[in-house]
Amino acid sequence: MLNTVTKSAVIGSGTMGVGIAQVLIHGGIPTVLYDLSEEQARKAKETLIKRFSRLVEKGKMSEVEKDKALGRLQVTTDIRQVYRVGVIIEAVPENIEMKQSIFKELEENCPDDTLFATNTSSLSVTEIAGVLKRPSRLAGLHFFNPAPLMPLVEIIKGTDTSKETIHLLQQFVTQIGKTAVICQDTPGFIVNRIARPFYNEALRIEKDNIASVEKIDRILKIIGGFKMGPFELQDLIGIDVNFATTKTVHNSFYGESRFRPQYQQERMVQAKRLGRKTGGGFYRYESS
Ligand SMILES: NC(=O)c1ccc[n+]([C@@H]2O[C@H](COP(=O)([O-])OP(=O)(O)OC[C@H]3O[C@@H](n4cnc5c(N)ncnc54)[C@H](O)[C@@H]3O)[C@@H](O)[C@H]2O)c1
Repeated sequence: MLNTVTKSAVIGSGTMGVGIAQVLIHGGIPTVLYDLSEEQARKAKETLIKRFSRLVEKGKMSEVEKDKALGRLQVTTDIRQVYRVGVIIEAVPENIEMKQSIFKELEENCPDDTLFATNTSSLSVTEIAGVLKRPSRLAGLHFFNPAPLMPLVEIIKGTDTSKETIHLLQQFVTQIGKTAVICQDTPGFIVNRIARPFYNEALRIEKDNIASVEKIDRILKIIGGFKMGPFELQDLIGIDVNFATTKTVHNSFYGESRFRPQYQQERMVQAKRLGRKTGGGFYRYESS
């Protein structure tokens, strides 16, 4: 098996898939970005062209570098285009059956040494890999949002993930200029587990009328040194995405009360106040 990845693929061109593809092509790796939806694939390509053009405008890269990066991108709705690459990163919605069926199909069609990675935030990597004949080739590769800006990537070792898979993914993460942390397949891994009380306690404080949304965010930024407060961050991530992660972590810990979700989030999801993507969540957003 090669020690450096010469070609990669990303499955799913939504929020995370586009960001991950940007990191990869910027990092010099030719990448196939696949989506089921023609519309999503078209939007993804436009987004990447815009993002690289903005980097040129800001003086962060030259026109030649931009063209080279975009030259490494292949956007497709033909799944067969991803079969011959070194690493495939799946970034489709947080649905276990969907992820399992994608990896089953990939296993039937890819060479034995292709590495499989899932960007799941909270599902069990072991359970995703459980449908494979060779689960040793699959690990979690958890990028954070926005992927181009966030330096950390969690590499998650499922029960049957081989040492070689982890080692090669570690090299891959270094190759694309990110910092890897290896963690075991436990609910929420490291970052999302630590983040649950961050959101939940903020929601409790607000519910108990101790402080407003704005005040809690302000205090955590000024005193805690966080770049964003817990409510701003929920609006960025999506209240629905955040709520789903909290529910999964809570269930995975067999209902441990410290991870219990808060009903305000559920009401907001029901009202479709999902944060930035719907123009309003804990705050209002003019442009959406
Ligand atoms: N949004 C975040 O902040 C964040 C952060 C870290 C990890 N994640 C995880 O990353 C994954 C993707 O999340 P997202 O927010 O990018 O989702 P998203 O809804 O923005 O994008 C999902 C994309 O997958 C496509 N898709 C659906 N079914 C498909 C299939 N069978 N084959 C190919 N493409 C398919 C959709 O058309 C869509 O473009 C999830 O597992 C999520 O938990 C999300």
